[in-house]
Amino acid sequence: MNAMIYHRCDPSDFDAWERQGAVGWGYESLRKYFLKAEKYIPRQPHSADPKNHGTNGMVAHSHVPIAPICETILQATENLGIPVTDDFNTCEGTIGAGPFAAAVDEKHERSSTATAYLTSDVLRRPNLTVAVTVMTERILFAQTPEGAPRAVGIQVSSRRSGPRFAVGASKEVIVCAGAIGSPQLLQLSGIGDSEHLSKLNIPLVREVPAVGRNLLDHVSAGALIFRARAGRTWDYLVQNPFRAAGALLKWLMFGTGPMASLATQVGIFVRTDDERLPFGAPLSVVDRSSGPRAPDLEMVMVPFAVINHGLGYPPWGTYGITTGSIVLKPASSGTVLIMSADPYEHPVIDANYLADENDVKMLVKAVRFLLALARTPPLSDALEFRESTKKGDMFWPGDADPDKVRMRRSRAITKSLNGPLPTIHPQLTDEDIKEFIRDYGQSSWHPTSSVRMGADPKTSAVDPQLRVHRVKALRVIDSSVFPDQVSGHPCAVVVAMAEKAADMIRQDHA
Ligand SMILES: Cc1cc2nc3c(=O)[nH]c(=O)nc-3n(C[C@H](O)[C@H](O)[C@H](O)COP(=O)(O)OP(=O)(O)OC[C@H]3O[C@@H](n4cnc5c(N)ncnc54)[C@H](O)[C@@H]3O)c2cc1C
Repeated sequence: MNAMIYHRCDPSDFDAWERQGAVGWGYESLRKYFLKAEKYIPRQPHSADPKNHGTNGMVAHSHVPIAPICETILQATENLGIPVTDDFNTCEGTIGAGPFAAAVDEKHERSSTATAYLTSDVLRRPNLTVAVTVMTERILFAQTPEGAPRAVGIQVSSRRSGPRFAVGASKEVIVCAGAIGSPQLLQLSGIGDSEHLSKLNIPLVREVPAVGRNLLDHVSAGALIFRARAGRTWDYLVQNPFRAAGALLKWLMFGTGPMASLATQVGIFVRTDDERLPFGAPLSVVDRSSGPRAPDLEMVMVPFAVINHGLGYPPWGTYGITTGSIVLKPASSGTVLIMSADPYEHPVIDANYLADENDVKMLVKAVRFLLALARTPPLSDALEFRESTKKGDMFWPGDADPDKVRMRRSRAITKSLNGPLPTIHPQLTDEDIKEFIRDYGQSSWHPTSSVRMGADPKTSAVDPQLRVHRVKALRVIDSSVFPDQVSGHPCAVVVAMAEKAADMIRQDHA
């Protein structure tokens, strides 16, 4: 359930975390853990300089082949003045355009945290039990002589009406249930906002109001699809079962071809205050980036048409590329709140997308940038634009030329040529784009910060040692503790954090 993009995000993200109270989590400190976790495998034609990467770690990643249309996209971005790079994962930061590195191993298969860390050797260790399809229902507490709650274990089950088991913890309990599951589990265990928990009759263990608050997700304008000329894209992987089977066979036998690649192949990281770039008429936005050299907007490129998150199919014989845009530092934040004391009931996830107008304006800029990029050679030569495309069509607003104006004749003018002059309307207004964003906007599936780290218990849930404030022997280590969103894709960051946390735990129990 992951697009396999391996991204360390921008170095200044972590320095910004440190400024927000996450002492010890700046880039210099995290960098060594990125390097420790990485096993970079150089592969041509795109390749990073191995000296910027770890090569002996657990998480394999590599550059994979990209579709020819994606190479064309990179040439167009270069023509717009955006630097092209083969490596987003250096100390220099991520501004620029380039192919994404993929979490792919030597066998050309996905390298996930499970395949990387839970190797057969590790699974054989006598001090490790991996329990799958098991639900952790709540954390169990005892009281210290000073009256503080201390985590002493967990209660688990494998179905709602099944037996419950208690698992004891001799040292501490470490929660890694993600940005949705961790706040849910803490609330079920009595850690959260006292008013909210009392409504659900959950006994309060410790008041930590930031649990379940500050949820941040990367909001996207939605898939913007451009029609492509025949033979330029990888739509055949979806449309032609014989060629798709051939591609699969090629990957199974040689580890090469389209199936060895990513779906989202190219990223473009920019700053919206870069006046050289075609963001359309000036719309003022607040600079929420992590620093003056960090991006605030990301655009991603897929070499085929993606309808309805890949659940739908474009009409036979239609070809396209799919583009997406991501507000890297959203101003809107939301909540993950349980609505029941039953662990099998889902919490309500409300990311509050687009609540802040700044996020909407950022996405309007992103859509205008993508429309301009599509009309930049040599990409424009590979695409096809039709003026007749209407709202609601899969190629709208991709077909709407942002620079053209349309003459709209009123009925009166048609009847009498002596009528008033026709009014001139821009073909695509900001309001049109906002309507598209509100209709098709979507998550980029990067929820974070719902148990955020910080120094102040009023605004954060865990301290910089990742311990829940004023609770003993309870740590949270996952994307929920990010003090703020990252300017990119979070997986590699979660792994580097876990490596650093492992050192902290080892030190605490030495
Ligand atoms: C479709 C999709 C594509 C993505 N693509 C990318 C990408 O290309 N690159 C990238 O960097 N990031 C990507 N992400 C985001 C990335 O996967 C997440 O940010 C990352 O997995 C977060 O790690 P985590 O450890 O915080 O949580 P998770 O990986 O979500 O792990 C939490 C685990 O806890 C389990 N759990 C939760 N509650 C309980 C409970 N009560 N009891 C027992 N188990 C529980 C969950 O089932 C889950 O297995 C993508 C996400 C999605 C959904």
